Amino acid sequence: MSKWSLRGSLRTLFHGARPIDEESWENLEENLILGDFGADASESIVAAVRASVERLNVADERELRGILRDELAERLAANDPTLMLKRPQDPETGRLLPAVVLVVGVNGVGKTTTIGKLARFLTRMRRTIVIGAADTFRAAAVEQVATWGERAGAEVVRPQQAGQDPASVAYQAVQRGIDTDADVVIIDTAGRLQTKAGLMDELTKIRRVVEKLAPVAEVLLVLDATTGQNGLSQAQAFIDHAGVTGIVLTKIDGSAKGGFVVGVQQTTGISVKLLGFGEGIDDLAAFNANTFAQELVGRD
Ligand SMILES: Nc1nc2c(ncn2[C@@H]2O[C@H](COP(=O)(O)OP(=O)(O)OP(=O)(O)O)[C@@H](O)[C@H]2O)c(=O)[nH]1
Repeated sequence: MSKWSLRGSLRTLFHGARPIDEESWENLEENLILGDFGADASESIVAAVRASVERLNVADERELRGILRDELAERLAANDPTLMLKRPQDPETGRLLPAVVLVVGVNGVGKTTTIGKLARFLTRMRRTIVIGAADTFRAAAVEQVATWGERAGAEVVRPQQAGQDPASVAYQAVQRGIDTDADVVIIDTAGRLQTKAGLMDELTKIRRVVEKLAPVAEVLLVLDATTGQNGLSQAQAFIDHAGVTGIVLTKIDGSAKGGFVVGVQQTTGISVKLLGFGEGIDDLAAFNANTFAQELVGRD
């Protein structure tokens, strides 16, 4: 069981005996919007809950909690949240290669912290991890990821000189992973290039160079849940161009905005796979639709 919990406004709804009427629906929609589900998802959730209420012939507001929870769980379960970390086989030698994970995202969303947490999550499962510090523009960034890596019990491959081509660091990290028979190589990519062209070029190059050695298993986009809908539009360039296979939502502890998860999955069609809920190394959980729906609405 995870240690995190949400404090969203949906948890306060529908506790008392009261007939379901127009006010119930207005109240629900308002609280969905406040919870950062986004206008479209809010509207369609209200419509779906209304349809269930009519079908089930329910009249008491207290019944709405369970119906809402089921509706959210169903939506959240529409995408597969499994991290794909199966090691691929080298087609020539038959040797197992490491599963390569690229971590992408804009500045300050919690990328480095997430890499540390993910490494820890995996070393606890007795996987051996190599981290590539391919964010080579800022020496402090390399040091930060190295500190997290060491805490997590992962080996860290650093640039040999300042400003080294990130793709070459990524390549060296994957090579190191192959040489040491590591299970997973996690590559920290810089989120500093905000223009689409720069972003594209760098990520495409990293991917192309890495794939000379091993296929990329996951491209994880890190998003800060507290930035809500705004964060989503910032992230669109990555979603459009980086071949994102999963989303990590960070800082869900710091916001009442858990509804962002529903909106994000619905808008992008990409699964949320991991949740970051604090600044500590163990504050990461695998995403689970039922648990999350329960956290959004609260338990009875
Ligand atoms: N409350 C909370 N804080 C978090 C979480 N994840 C990261 N942070 C904090 O967010 C801040 C930024 O995290 P970083 O990991 O440095 O973010 P980054 O994306 O690597 O940032 P840059 O290297 O500047 O691009 C730090 O103060 C972290 O402690 C989380 O899940 N919850």
